[in-house]
Amino acid sequence: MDTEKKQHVTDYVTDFDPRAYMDAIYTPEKDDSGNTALNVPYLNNLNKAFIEGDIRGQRILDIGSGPCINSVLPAFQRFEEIYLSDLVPKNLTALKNWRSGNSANMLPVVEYFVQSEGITISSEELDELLRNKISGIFEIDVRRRDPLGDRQIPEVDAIVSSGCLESAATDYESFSNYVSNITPLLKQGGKLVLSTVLYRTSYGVGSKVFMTAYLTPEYIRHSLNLVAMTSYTKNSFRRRKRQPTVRHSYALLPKRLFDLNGNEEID
Ligand SMILES: C[S@@+](CC[C@H](N)C(=O)[O-])C[C@H]1O[C@@H](n2cnc3c(N)ncnc32)[C@H](O)[C@@H]1O
Repeated sequence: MDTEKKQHVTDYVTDFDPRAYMDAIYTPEKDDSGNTALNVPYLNNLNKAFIEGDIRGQRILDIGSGPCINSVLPAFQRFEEIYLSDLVPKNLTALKNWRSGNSANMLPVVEYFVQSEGITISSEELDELLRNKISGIFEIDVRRRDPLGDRQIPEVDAIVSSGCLESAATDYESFSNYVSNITPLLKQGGKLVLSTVLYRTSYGVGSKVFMTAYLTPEYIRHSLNLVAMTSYTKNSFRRRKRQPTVRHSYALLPKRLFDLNGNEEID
């Protein structure tokens, strides 16, 4: 039947359906004992990256948040100002509804996080705490050299981005360019946490299939090295120092490279 056919799409603004995405990622799975529960392994890996990389500070920017808050859950005790951003207006609306307390649709993943990380406050309290820390929700396009356009925000202590750069990119080269586009938003010594899908060229959301850039751990490391080198060169030129400092440092989730589907280290 036609309705069952998957449709390949390329335009996030017209084709990304926040509700279908939430349904896809927040669908409980049955475990061995027949109980149903959410299974969001990458969230545990992300939390691990925040702990191991000692990612903390005043401000954090989540790039390509989608309609959800997964990526900033590990930031709830570590940052005072949390910024969410995405290309798709419908995602921004979903996030704003949640922030204003008009939607409880993030609770399943907050609950998952509270349980899996043994957090001592309730899901409702954590949800509220997080909502109170959201300092901005705005449009971003990682394909632009200046991803925020005219919007000005202070440089951030950390950027987190899950599944966004490879969604926006068509290949390794564009992925690498987008890494260079976003890193100037970091302050000196700021950290970038990437949660990235490896070895895939597409993912499905409801009846739609979105293409992603095919990435390997080597590609990712290489693009990060390029950014570090570029900023080294820029700094040495601008400051004319003999021993310039590299402007950004990285705590890359796949520095300890975890497979997205499990906890196994693949480095
Ligand atoms: C796979 S979803 C990831 C959503 C969320 N971060 C998560 O972990 O579930 C990819 C997200 O990237 C966003 N995106 C795609 N192209 C983008 C672009 N050029 N600039 C910024 N965000 C983009 C999409 O709108 C979508 O929300």
